[in-house]
Amino acid sequence: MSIILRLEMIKEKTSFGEIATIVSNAGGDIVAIDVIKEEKSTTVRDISINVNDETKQQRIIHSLEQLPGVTIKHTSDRTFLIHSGGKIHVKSKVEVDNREEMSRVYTPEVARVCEAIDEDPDLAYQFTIKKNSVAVISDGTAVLGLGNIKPEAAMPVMEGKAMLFKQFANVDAFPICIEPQSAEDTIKLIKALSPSFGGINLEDIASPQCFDIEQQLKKELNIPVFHDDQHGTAIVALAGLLNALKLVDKKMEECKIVICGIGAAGIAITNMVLKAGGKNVIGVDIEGALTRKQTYNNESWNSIAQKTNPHDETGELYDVIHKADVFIGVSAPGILTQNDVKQMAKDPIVFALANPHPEITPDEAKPYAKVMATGRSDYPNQVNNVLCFPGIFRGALDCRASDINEDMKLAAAKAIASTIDTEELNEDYIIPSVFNENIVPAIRDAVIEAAKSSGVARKQ
Ligand SMILES: NC(=O)c1ccc[n+]([C@@H]2O[C@H](COP(=O)([O-])OP(=O)(O)OC[C@H]3O[C@@H](n4cnc5c(N)ncnc54)[C@H](O)[C@@H]3O)[C@@H](O)[C@H]2O)c1
Ligand SMILES: O=C(O)C[C@H](O)C(=O)O
Ligand SMILES: [Mg+2]
Repeated sequence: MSIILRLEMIKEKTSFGEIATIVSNAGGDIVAIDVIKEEKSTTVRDISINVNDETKQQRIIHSLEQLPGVTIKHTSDRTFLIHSGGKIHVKSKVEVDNREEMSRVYTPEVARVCEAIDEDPDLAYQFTIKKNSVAVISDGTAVLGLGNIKPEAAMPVMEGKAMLFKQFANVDAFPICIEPQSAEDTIKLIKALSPSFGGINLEDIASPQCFDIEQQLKKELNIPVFHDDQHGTAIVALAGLLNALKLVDKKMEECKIVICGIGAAGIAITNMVLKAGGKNVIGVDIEGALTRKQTYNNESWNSIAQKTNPHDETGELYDVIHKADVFIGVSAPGILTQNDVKQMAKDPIVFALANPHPEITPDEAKPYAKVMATGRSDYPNQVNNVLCFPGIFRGALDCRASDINEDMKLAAAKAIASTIDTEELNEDYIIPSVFNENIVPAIRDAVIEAAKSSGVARKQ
């Protein structure tokens, strides 16, 4: 967390050194000082402080309030400041300076464009933003690790996704947060919105409704529909896994791969790992290892159990982790122990992706795990769907794909993995940085190729 405190100090009563000591003793780091006003007896300064938890922040403020000669005029949190007024805006491509131009972009001339599109709706791709636009739609029911929050409260995440779409792939994305309702009504609503957009990115919608919503929309719409939390996560996780396996010199087909948490992300990861050649994949959830010998109340589990766990292993995570080459967790904090990692095969690969607290911390796992990845940005190898969604939609929009299908997802995962050369590959570098400029073009090109060869590209 970063805060900025505006302090008024009476020069005679206090020195900046005292303030710095108080901040440091309370656990904060001063990262910037700006002089706002300097007078004979007083000085006003903005002090920017990095601090890693709320308690420390309160302690700093409290201690400074006690200091004679210091008044806190204003406190601001830099994260809130950056959100002030929202993070995005609409920018016009055309400037209108006179009546003649006005009548061209608006009534009456615009009517001719409307009529042309009415006659041939495909022209919407040529004469509207549809060609380059994606709706980022959430109902706020599974936002990050926060769970079900109000749609208004989901907006900062959706605005953030829209911002990243623009920055990394020049896609014009619109954040749309809707009231949670039945899956049927959400489908109806998104269907009704769809004519304006070239693609639909579903975000932070709880399982199991997210499966029906996505499947039904994919069937009914002729633009790509992609649930980022399922497929974006799975694509990036697979990219990391491909590189990690290269590093430890193991083949996907020969590995025992345990996937823990068979929810939105876990199901998508399992399907992608199977598609990428995984044979001995075992899904684990709160009822233990999923096996075809049992019938579950959860339909998705039955379906995953049918195509995984070829040796019908049973028991808890603790039992099936034995001799596993790979652990991928998208479940809950702290459920993988150091002892579990010790039981794994040689050179274990551990992806503990639960956010914000992973299944095992890198500090605990690292002495025994050969490769470790988390969903967090404060450790190496961050698996986050931002590595995928800008590039995959760039590719889908550019070839006017009617769908984002399995071939395109696999191509995206391989493209992400390939942005790290074999010589560069190491335990702390199996996932490229989101700021690597080669990522979006690599994903885009691979996705277009896959769309063409699988017959969903509508534009050469
Ligand atoms: N790193 C990333 O990019 C990324 C992306 C998506 C989700 N995630 C994280 O993955 C986790 C799951 O997300 P989701 O959207 O799939 O949620 P979800 O609710 O759809 O699925 C979670 C699954 O984990 C299971 N689970 C819970 N506790 C468990 C336990 N102790 N043992 C085994 N299984 C258990 C649940 O029963 C459920 O099936 C969250 O922590 C989320 O933050 C990370
Ligand atoms: O938004 C993110 O940072 C990742 C992912 O989409 C999530 O919901 O956690
Ligand atoms: Mg999400």
